[in-house]
Amino acid sequence: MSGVAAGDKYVVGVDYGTLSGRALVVRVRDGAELGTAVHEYRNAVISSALPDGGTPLPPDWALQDPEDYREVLRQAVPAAVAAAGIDPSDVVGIGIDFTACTVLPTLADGTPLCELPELRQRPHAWVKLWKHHAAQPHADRINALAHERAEPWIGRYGGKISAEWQFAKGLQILEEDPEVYHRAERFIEAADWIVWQLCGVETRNVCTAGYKGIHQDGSYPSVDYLTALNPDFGDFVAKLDGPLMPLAGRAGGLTTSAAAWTGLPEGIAVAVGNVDAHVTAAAAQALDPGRLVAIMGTSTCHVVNGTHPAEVAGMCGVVDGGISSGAWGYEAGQSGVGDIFGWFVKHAAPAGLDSHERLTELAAAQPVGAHGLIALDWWNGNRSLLVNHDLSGLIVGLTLATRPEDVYRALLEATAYGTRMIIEAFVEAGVPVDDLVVAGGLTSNKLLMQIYADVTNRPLGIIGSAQGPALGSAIHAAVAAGAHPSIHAASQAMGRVAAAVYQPDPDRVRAYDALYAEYRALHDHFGRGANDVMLRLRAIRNAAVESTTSPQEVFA
Ligand SMILES: Nc1ncnc2c1ncn2[C@@H]1O[C@H](COP(=O)(O)OP(=O)(O)O)[C@@H](O)[C@H]1O
Ligand SMILES: O=C(CO)[C@@H](O)[C@@H](O)COP(=O)(O)O
Repeated sequence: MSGVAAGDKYVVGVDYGTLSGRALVVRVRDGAELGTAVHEYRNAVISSALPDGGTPLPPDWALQDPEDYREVLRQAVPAAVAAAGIDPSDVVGIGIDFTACTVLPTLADGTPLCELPELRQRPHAWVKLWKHHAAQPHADRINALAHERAEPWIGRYGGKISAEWQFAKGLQILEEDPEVYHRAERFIEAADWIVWQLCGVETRNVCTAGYKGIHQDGSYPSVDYLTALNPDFGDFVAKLDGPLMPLAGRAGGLTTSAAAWTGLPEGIAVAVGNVDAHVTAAAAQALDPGRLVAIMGTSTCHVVNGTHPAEVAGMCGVVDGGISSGAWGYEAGQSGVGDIFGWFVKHAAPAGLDSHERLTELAAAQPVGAHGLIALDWWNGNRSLLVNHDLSGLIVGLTLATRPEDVYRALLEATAYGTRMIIEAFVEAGVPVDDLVVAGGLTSNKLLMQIYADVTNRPLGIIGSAQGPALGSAIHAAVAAGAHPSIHAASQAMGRVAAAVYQPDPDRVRAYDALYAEYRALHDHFGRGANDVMLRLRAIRNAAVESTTSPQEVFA
């Protein structure tokens, strides 16, 4: 096929998303994308009951099946290579990225506990997906104790560890199913687990270890702190600890069995695991300080390199080498973005208007502020800056004249205000954000992109690939394979961006400044303690659900 020439070498990037895994075949020389294939996870997100009609799950649970991840290697990788029309023997490396913090308990040899027959129906033995939010009470205790003891690491996480991160999930397992906790010889990010499956070597990438595993300045939280949380939690770090590897490093060579799954040559470089958000910065040629990448899909992650460590209130974390070696990588995020728009289309828009395209078209016709609404974008909790997954959504200003497209537009705008809160927190803490590059599925919505440029008052570029994370993984694989000397060189040769595609419009910027002030006021009122109605409602809901004896009764 076109693009395939004698002497060219290729790499494969595999992007593990929330619902599917995508493989992409990329030419090392210039980053040309030659073939791709997607495999949808059979068990998708497990949130109401374990597969095979099993154990019901409480609210806020989100699990996955590790076999779905292996299946991506067996299905999507060979299909992408076939689609590319290349000779598999010309592939020199494979790299992966994953959602994070998606974690699983395993035996010492990497066997997931949920694959042991005796633990198959135990929810805590399964993979906890990043958006498993049932560990909020554990996160609250982790944070309170960290502040009480003035733990040195808490400032690196904006003052709060998220319920999504490793320690909250680990503590939940210990306290709700101690037998599963004690059977777990390893507790590992899915990113590192799938790399282990590929090369037979257990490694830990500095990115997830830093952002999700509280690894700072060479160490994890102390045993003393952990036992103060729970006397049996002191061994948690021993389950996490593994050889820490820099991003774009070579974790090992492809094993015989992984070569058989993928159809790729045995022994080729397997890159160290990475996170779907962070890996995208290289694909968007955004490794220089000041260029913030927003990876916008079901959720949004914001990553930006900085020159020094700063404490930014409410951000996810700052990690040395967390985006690329030699820089301090910052991460912040919004746990629900496209998911909120999707919720509206699916559950609230009437027939005939129930498509993103139609609602966007109608919403685009209105001037800024004409719908009279402000929404708080916390349908999936608030990751940054409030770090509380018990917060929920809100719409103010509804009247009998409100139409579906008004609400849809208010939801788009709410997520843009949430991003502006994050940018302002960075800037106030001395981390410059000069411009934005957006990657991910939401780049297709032009109205949304323009709203982001206007609300943030910054030029907004678009990554030049529809598969940003998979391209980023391929770029890291090329470095791990020695085909490019550094991630910066590989990013320049293989990444793509169209800079400043959307420019802020001064009139709309002014109009949005006024609305943003209202958003901020609501944000602080409902999110910073003036009115904890959302938290009380969540507690009432949880008590009501827990008091029922079966899931059927909940919906009766
Ligand atoms: N035209 C659109 N406008 C706004 N949101 C959209 C549009 N199309 C899809 N979405 C939302 O985008 C999300 C999917 O984004 P995508 O980047 O494909 O997924 P992921 O984050 O899982 O990689 C869904 O939550 C969906 O509701
Ligand atoms: O939390 C992170 C990264 O830290 C993401 O993996 C998580 O939000 C999932 O991202 P997606 O919405 O699936 O792109």
